[in-house]
Amino acid sequence: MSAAVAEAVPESFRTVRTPDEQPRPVKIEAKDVSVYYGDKQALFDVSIDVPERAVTAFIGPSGCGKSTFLRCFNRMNDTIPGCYVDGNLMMDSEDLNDHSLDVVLLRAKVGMVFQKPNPFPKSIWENIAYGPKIHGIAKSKSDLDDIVESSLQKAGLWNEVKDRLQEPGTGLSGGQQQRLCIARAVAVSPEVILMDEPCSALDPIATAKVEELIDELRENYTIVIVTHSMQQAARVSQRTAFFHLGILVEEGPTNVLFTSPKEQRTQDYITGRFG
Ligand SMILES: Nc1ncnc2c1ncn2[C@@H]1O[C@H](COP(=O)(O)OP(=O)(O)OP(=O)(O)O)[C@@H](O)[C@H]1O
Repeated sequence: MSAAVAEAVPESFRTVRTPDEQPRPVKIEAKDVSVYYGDKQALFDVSIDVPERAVTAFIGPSGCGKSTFLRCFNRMNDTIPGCYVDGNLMMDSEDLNDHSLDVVLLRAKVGMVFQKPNPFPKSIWENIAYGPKIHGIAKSKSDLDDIVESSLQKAGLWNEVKDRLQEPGTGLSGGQQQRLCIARAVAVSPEVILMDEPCSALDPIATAKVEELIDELRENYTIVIVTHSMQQAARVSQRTAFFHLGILVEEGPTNVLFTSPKEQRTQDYITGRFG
């Protein structure tokens, strides 16, 4: 940011940043992103570099704008009437806010896993094969079989479901359904996976499995996770961003943010003084 621009940003909107000791390549660069729902501004000049092949956690109290910001990365805010996104979002050299961008393709590249597992009301096999079919990634049954198997393997679900691929996805346990949804996102070869509180509907054992999976997936994917759980952010992420009232207050390596935050608001939040 140039000095002139830095001066133009009100003190209260400035983000305190701690770089990684070993800088990581950047996958998504957000610059001065503001989001409005009609007249109401939900995010104020948010700038952040999301590192490639690492997990970035967004934390902060309810209503601070974490999910709103996450949805900017795959243009899901386009689906909300009256929602307007301003600012710059680049993924590699692609402008994510470009109106001519094919959002269907974008959402294959930037997959999303939601709070509540939402398998299609179809078989386990169809849940995974559907995306590769519509995106033309595979056409023959045997290519699709391969993708179904490898995606379920990557999601750590293959052994549990390989003998029941034709059964409905909705018949699996909550934790299995969430891993099915992760396998479905992985099946279309995404580069980024967005996760919006992916464990909030799961029990502790299913949560631990999904967290293990996130840790494995980061070798090949850029992951951004919104979580209410600071313990989860500390366990799964390499960088953490703390939001408050629509402002990105502080971001840095997860261990630094949780052990020696530089901002009083971050300190107050992580020590449970508000939230
Ligand atoms: N569809 C919408 N229409 C109008 N306002 C919205 C909409 N979605 C979110 N908001 C508002 O934008 C602000 C940020 O909401 P957002 O859901 O992004 O926060 P959050 O940090 O993800 O919250 P939570 O942790 O509770 O999910 C809030 O004030 C919220 O009321």
